Amino acid sequence: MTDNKKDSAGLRGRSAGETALCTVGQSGAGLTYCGYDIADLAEHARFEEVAYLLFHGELPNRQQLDSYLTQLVTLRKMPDALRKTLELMPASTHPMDVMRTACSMLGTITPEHDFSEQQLHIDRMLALFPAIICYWYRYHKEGVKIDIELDDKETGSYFLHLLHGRVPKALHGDAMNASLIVYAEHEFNASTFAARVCASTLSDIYACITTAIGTLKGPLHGGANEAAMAMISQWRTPEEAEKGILEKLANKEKIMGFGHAVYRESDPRNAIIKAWSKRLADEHNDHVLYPVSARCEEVMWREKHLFCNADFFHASTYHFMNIPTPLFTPIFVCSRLTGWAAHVMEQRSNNRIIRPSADYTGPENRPWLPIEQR
Ligand SMILES: CC(=O)SCCNC(=O)CCNC(=O)[C@H](O)C(C)(C)COP(=O)(O)OP(=O)(O)OC[C@H]1O[C@@H](n2cnc3c(N)ncnc32)[C@H](O)[C@@H]1OP(=O)(O)O
Ligand SMILES: O=C([O-])CC(=O)C(=O)O
Repeated sequence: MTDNKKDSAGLRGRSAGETALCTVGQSGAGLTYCGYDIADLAEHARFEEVAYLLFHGELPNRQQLDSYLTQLVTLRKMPDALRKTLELMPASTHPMDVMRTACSMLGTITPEHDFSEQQLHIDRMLALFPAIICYWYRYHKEGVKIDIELDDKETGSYFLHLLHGRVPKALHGDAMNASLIVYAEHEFNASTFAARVCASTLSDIYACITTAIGTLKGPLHGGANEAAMAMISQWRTPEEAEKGILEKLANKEKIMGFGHAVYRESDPRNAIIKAWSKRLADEHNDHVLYPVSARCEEVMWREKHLFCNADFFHASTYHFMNIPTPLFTPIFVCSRLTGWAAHVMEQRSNNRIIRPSADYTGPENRPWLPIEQR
C-alpha cells in the first residue's frame, strides 16, 4: 500500500516552476502581487488596477486606468447564443457549473485564434463574468431578463448592481473591491496550476480558464467560502458555535475556511476580510454571525493551531451584503480570473509542456491472462 499522506503528497513544498507574479508565505512578506503587499493593495487600490498590474507587471497611471475601466464597460455585451444558453441551463445547475459552461461556450462564440489576441479575450471574460452569473441567477430565481449593459465603472459595484437591481451603497462597493483584490492571485494554487498545465499544451485561453473554474469548485479550494457559510449559519450564539466546532473536531471533520497548504501561522488576507466583515456587521447591527465567526476562529486556534484562511470571513462579509450563498464561489471566479490569466500569459511566454513523473506503486510485470482463466 502507498503511504498517501507522506510529506511530499500533493507536491507540497516542492517548486513546480517560476513566477514573477506573486509570493506566498515568504518571511516578512505574507503575500505580494508583483512586489506590492496585499494590505497596501486592499487598502489603496481598485480591483481593475490590480488586474492591470497582474497583466502588465506595473500599476497603471491615471490615464491608463481610466481607459482600461472604459474598455471593460464597453465589453459588457452578452452574445445572444450565450444568453440563450444561460436561459436553457436548468435552475438546479450548480452556479460553478454555470460559470464553467458559460466560459467554455464563450470560447465557441469568440474563439481565441492566436495568442496575440489573448488580452482582448481575457478582458472580455473580466467584463462578462459578473453578468453571466447574475443573468443566470435572476432569470431562474426571479424570472427576469436583466439588462447587463450597466455603466458602473467597477467590477464589484457592477456585480452588486446586477444582482440587486440597484446601485449599491459605496460601502458595499468598497467591500466588494477589497474582496476581489484579496482573491485575485495566489501563486501555484490548485486552480492556477491547472490553468498553467492546460496552457502548457498550447491550448486556448477559454480552455485554460474553464479548467481552472472546474478546479476551483471543490470545497477544499474555492468552494470553502460556501461551506463555511453553511456551517456558521447553523449556530445562533458563540456558545453553540464552540460546542459545534468541538463536536466536529471530535468527529475528525474538516472545518471549512481553516488551514492552508502554504501558510503556517496565519493567512494575511484574513485580517483584511475580517475587518470588512466587522464593518458590515456593525452596519447591520449584527449580534449573531460575526460573534459566531469570531468564536470559531478562537476555538480553532486554541484546539488545533489552525487559522482562518481567505475564505472564512468572506462568508459573513458576502452574507451581510445580501449575496446568496451559491454565488460566493462564482465571485471568487470573477476575481481569480485575473491571476489565472496572468499565469497563462506567463506560461505562454516561456513554455515547456508540464509533465512531471510518478513513482510507480503498482504490481510487477506479469504475464497476460486469457479471459477464460481469470
Ligand atoms: C482559497 C483557498 O483555496 S484557501 C483553502 C480553502 N479550503 C478550506 O478551507 C478547506 C479546509 N482546509 C483544508 O482542507 C486544508 O487545510 C487545506 C486543503 C486548505 C490544506 O491542506 P493540507 O496542506 O493537506 O493541510 P495541512 O498539511 O496543513 O494539514 C495538517 C493537518 O491538519 C488538519 N487540518 C488541516 N486543515 C484542517 C481543517 N480545516 N479542519 C480540520 N483539520 C484540518 C489536516 O487534516 C492534517 O491532519 P492529518 O495529517 O491528521 O490529516
Ligand atoms: O494557495 C492555495 O493553496 C489556495 C488558494 O488559492 C488561496 O489561498 O487563495
